Amino acid sequence: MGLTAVVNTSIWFPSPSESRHRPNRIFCGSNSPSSLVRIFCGSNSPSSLSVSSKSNEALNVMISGAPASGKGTQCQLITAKYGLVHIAAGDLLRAEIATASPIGNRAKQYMEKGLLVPDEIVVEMVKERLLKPDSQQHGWLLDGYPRSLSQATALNSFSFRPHIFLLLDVSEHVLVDRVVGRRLDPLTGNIYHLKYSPPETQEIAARLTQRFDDSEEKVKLRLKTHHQNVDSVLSIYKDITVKINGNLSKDQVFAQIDTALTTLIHQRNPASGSLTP
Ligand SMILES: Nc1ncnc2c1ncn2[C@@H]1O[C@H](COP(=O)(O)OP(=O)(O)O)[C@@H](O)[C@H]1O
Repeated sequence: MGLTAVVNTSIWFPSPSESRHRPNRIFCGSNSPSSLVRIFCGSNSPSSLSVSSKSNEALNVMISGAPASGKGTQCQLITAKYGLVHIAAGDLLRAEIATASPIGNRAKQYMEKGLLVPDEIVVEMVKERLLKPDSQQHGWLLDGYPRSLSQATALNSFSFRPHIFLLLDVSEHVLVDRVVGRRLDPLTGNIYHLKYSPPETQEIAARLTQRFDDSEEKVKLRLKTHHQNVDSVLSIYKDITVKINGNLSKDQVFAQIDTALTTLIHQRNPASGSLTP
């Protein structure tokens, strides 16, 4: 592990164009910190700095958790209230699969086995989506990425750092029960559960679809992959991680997330309380 230096400074993530020309560098200002977070600079020699993120950046959030831990459901509630751009690695992959491209066909082979799709496919997909103007302007809500240390390191090398890492903690038996009952409305994107969150009308019920990897057998493979990688990712974000009890109802889970995000926003913008001044 590299040198650990505690430096009171503010930090400014360079704009996408600057990131492209100066990879692996983060510009440090000298304003007094409003809140301290520990981050790693660069990708090879992690020298952790304890810095404050400049409050005029848009809010950047990561949400993580085991398969069917509720990430997608909570992301719908978070984006509705905070206006962040929801970027879900799984959705990006399924969209690629829908194009029947060679990359999509290759990705599906891994997804059907509950394995992580290779970094050379996922990292580029997520990076390109993060670089789009809407993500930069409104802030991003990154869902289901990173799922490995190499993916987290890649994100750092592009100078993308979250202000908070939300970890949905759900018991394994709850996860399996959720997966087998999960259904998706292809028209609205809404997520339902046949037992816990049934469709409002027969019309919706008739058009619901089930993901090809949402079977009891496949979710156990996905859970195995999750357990093999989760600790290495958590180690990178341990100083900004907020653990959420995901076993509760949808609204009770969101109440915890809402409190965490509101608290963070007020810490960064005590006066205005807005996402950015
Ligand atoms: N960051 C990622 N890296 C590699 N593969 C991924 C990643 N995110 C999703 N996948 C693939 O897509 C599948 C579905 O992921 P996702 O839609 O996030 O559902 P869940 O959160 O329920 O696992 C995963 O099982 C994995 O095969």
